Amino acid sequence: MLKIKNLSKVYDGKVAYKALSDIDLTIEEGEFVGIMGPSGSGKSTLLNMVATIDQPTSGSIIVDGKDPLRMKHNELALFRRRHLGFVFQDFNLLPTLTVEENIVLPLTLEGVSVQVMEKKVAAVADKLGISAILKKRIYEISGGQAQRTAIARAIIHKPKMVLADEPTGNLDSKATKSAMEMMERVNKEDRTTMMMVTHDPIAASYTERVVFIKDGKLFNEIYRGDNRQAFFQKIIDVLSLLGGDSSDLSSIRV
Ligand SMILES: Nc1ncnc2c1ncn2[C@@H]1O[C@H](COP(=O)(O)OP(=O)(O)OP(=O)(O)O)[C@@H](O)[C@H]1O
Repeated sequence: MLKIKNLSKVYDGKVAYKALSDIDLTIEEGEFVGIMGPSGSGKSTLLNMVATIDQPTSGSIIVDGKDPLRMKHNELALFRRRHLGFVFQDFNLLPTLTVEENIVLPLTLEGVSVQVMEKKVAAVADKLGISAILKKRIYEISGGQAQRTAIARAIIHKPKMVLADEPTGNLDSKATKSAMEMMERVNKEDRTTMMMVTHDPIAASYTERVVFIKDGKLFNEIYRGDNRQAFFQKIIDVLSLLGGDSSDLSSIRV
């Protein structure tokens, strides 16, 4: 689903800064992969390039057999809208619209009929346990409900891949668990490929594989296997091996 080869990113400026160097990463269709690493290690830079929001300095990114770097502006916008779904730390929902109106936004851009939209909203809301709050406005719901709404919006058009940047960063541990269970469910039931940047080892323990980045380079990767608790422990072990500043471990909630 995703093939990254020899990817490097240099930010120009008074002093050029190499944020990523020679990254090779393949994510299979239906896989759920977490990206972790100390602050400033290049996680968001990597995600932004896969999201086609930013461009690499060298190397290639192939998403679902297509090369977004070769696309023209309009084609790229369409590609992003149809094939990718996004979940952000701050939810990026429109506060004065209802939950339902927020969820259907990607479909209104595609000109889908109201009937079809209603069916799709009902199905996705049921999956994410937010059917009862569809008519509420965003300012009337909790952070956990907001993130589940954002996940619903990210998947309503059945994207090939969901990209999540620190999706549990603003959630307490109960809401984190619930949001991650939903992400896991979408990944398993719809076989949606997922790539999630996170600092939170609890959130990361819901993925199938965690790739660690340090100083813009791949550092290590570990697989979950059957036991989430043991995976969580392994994640903590690699994080402490990785170092970084203490704030990187301060988000750990056991
Ligand atoms: N637009 C930019 N211009 C210049 N340097 C940048 C830019 N964006 C990021 N950087 C630098 O590139 C490095 C990697 O940044 P990035 O945001 O990818 O790290 P990160 O691992 O996501 O960090 P965090 O966990 O703190 O979000 C950092 O040193 C950062 O200062």
